[in-house]
Amino acid sequence: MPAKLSVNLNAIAMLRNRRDLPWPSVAGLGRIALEAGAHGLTVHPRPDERHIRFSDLPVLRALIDDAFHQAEFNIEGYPSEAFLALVEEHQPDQVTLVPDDPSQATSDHGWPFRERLGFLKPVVQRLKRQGFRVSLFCDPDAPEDELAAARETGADRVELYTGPYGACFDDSAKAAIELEKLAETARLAAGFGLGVNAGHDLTVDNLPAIAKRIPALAEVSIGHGLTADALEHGMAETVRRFLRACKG
Ligand SMILES: CC(=O)[C@@H](O)[C@H](O)COP(=O)(O)O
Ligand SMILES: NCC(=O)COP(=O)(O)O
Repeated sequence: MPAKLSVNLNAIAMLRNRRDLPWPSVAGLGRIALEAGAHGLTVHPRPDERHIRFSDLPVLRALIDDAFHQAEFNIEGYPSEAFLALVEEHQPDQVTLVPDDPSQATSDHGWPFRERLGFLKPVVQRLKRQGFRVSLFCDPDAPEDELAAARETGADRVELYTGPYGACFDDSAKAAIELEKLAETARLAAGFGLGVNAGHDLTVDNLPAIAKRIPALAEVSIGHGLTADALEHGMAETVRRFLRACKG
């Protein structure tokens, strides 16, 4: 089965936040994406609300609950107490824990699982007790013992950080090397019984190769590249383009 497509709405929110006006509408674009066949919506609310605002979360949860029951809501972020409270209030289907410092411009690395096991394990257990699927952001070249530690947290999945792969958009030889790292990490993760998601700087051009090389990929979450594509093609057509790309 092709990887599911979760549309990350952070970049739409960033455009909206340029003015004190409600457009482009985050929920409106989310609705168009779901109507066009996207399998879910992703948000990464940061503590300064520079992209997604906390007030977007109930609206997006209601959109899925009211009209798109099969779709999933994925909330990503650093598991501070404030983030965990947001998650518990807005009941996503999946929580993706990311080791971002609040001052980071965007996510740029996965968890050091072994080093942070003592921190992650109780957080994962707290989330799992409430029925959320938990995914952990993972370096593209995480070695076996790191994935063993990811498994020890009790998480269901890892999300492979595909930034270095995405950065090779103009160098196919380097992209092939990055893709092999991702494929090996996915293989190790699967060996520990972890599901595998992927995200960061994926595009309609680089998605087919990763979908083909890692057929077990469960989900991709895509925001920046997908939003850029939607400016050209419109959100509905962009979602159809990315769904085709997910087939490899
Ligand atoms: C974990 C990850 O890679 C995404 O959540 C990414 O960080 C998107 O967030 P921004 O759109 O805020 O960069
Ligand atoms: N989890 C990755 C994500 O949601 C989207 O990241 P990007 O496509 O905006 O780089």
